[in-house]
Amino acid sequence: MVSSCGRIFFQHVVTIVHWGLLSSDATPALLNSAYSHTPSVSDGPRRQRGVQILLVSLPGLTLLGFVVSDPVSGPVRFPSEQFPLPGIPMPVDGPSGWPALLSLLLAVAMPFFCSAISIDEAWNQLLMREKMMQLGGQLVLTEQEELANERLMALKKAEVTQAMRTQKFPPSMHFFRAKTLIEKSEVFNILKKMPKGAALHVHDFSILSMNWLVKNVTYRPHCHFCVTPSGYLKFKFAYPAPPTPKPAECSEWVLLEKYRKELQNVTEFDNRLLQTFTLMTENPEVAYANQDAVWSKFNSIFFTISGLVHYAPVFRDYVFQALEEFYQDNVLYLELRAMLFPVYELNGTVHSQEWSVKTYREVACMFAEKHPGFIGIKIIYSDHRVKNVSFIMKSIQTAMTLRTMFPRMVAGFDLVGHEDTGHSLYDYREALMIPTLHGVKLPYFFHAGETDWQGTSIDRNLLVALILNSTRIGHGFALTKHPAVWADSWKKDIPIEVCPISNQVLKLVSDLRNHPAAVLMATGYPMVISSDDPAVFGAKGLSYDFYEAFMGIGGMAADLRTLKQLAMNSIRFSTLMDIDKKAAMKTWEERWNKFVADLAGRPK
Ligand SMILES: O=c1[nH]cnc2c1ncn2[C@@H]1O[C@H](CO)[C@@H](O)[C@H]1O
Repeated sequence: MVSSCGRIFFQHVVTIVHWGLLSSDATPALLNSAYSHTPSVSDGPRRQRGVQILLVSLPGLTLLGFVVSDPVSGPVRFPSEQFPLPGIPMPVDGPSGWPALLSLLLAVAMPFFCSAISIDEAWNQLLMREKMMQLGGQLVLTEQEELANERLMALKKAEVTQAMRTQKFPPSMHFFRAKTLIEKSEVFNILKKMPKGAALHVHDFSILSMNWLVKNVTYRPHCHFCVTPSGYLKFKFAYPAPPTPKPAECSEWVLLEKYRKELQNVTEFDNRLLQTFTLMTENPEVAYANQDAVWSKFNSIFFTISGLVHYAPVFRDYVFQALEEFYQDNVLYLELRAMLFPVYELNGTVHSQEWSVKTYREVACMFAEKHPGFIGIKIIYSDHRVKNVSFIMKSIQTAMTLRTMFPRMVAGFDLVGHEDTGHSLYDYREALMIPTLHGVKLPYFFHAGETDWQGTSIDRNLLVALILNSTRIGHGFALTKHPAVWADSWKKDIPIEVCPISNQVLKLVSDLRNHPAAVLMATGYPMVISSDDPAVFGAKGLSYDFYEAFMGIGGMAADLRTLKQLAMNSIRFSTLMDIDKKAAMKTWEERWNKFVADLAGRPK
């Protein structure tokens, strides 16, 4: 005990000599040094404010002294202003020489003249400051929200306590095993009812439960399938039957209706189909030994379902049903990464990309008419990052044309696919600069930093995303490894789209308590939660990802404020026009108030 006090004393005296008094802005400074090993304090004038902490150790006695020059944590300002970002050396302007010695003497003498405050008070003040920093920490809850928060946090505490006892905590387990446990959670049931705002990071054909494809789409007439030499299924609707493929490409087409009639066990066949359409498996660690293995199956799913979802009647129904699934999950608006592959008719006619955008618009309008409060959808036109730069140049042209034709439907451009095995954004720089060179505005929404490989050209996609002013960053999983990008993107208010389940299933992180967004959430970095490809992961809407973010990433520190901020962020960082954003926020607020009233009214 005495020796640890001695150590603390030594550490703090050294700190005091070197820096003078620690101000209330010391936490960021400490965090800062933890990251960069460069001791730092925040800017000069701000050191004058707040609580000055003196820690003094005398034999057998450790005292904390505080000088309050201003009430703790005044109004919190722009986040990157209140929180010096890691790795950015701050001016070294602490006292030295005589002033430092004076500080030291003051530090020793202070506790005898000032009223010392207890460890508990110091602890509470630190806690309070961290609460203010975290995502949503600056929100002031209404009385009813406070009540609702109490109910929610009591349930959360009970579930976490139970998990600590049983050592079975869904966010620390693989989602495929955690799913049934999550569905039993009371917190999850509340999250399902919560108005979550918008889904800003989802991919075109992985947003509707795959069961619908199996049970509805593959039972439609004229559905054929063939098997590629590598064993992948391919589908095509055609009448009359489609021409036989080249043997190197696929087997002969088989009419599914006829095939099912000859089967002994259709249920088993349908279950196998479902397995082909998702990544779900009982033993994911064995099935997917590494990231390449899981991406290989992931890509095969998009390849396989392509012929189903791009059949015109299915395309329309798919979009409608997907919106229904999100609406049921209390999501009112979506921005879809869409590749706009050709949609075909039964007779083989193929539609243009404009047709697809128009159809998205039509279906969304039709859906909105039947679903009160639904706001709509937008498209982020996306191409695949395996393509070489000349193809991407064409896609950029297409994106510019589509955005000119449908300014309210096409939000911008992105590049999708496995980042590690694709081209870096830097490789594409020539293509990505085209809009600027032509004086055309084409907003970017880059997937960037969806990698574990620090310091590679792929990891540096984050730099390019920032330089090219990406409106939002898809995943940004590696952001905390790039302090300069982190600082600047925060200043520019560029949010990251965090997709917890996707990151776990695609093997970037296994225990979601260790997701890098935990740090970003604790410091209040702008973010939204999304589900990426819920249907492929066996999830639905946004609730499962909200559960993982709320329980796992945010831990016990996350409360109703966090959830409210995340929901509001999803509208704030959407690409809706200001007037539509206001309307969306109003609709969301009405629903939020109702949700809060219900939650507050629950029996204790
Ligand atoms: O998390 C992701 N990162 C990068 N690409 C993705 C992710 N999820 C899906 N896709 C890609 O999006 C296309 C369908 O729109 C598919 O090519 C799929 O690989």
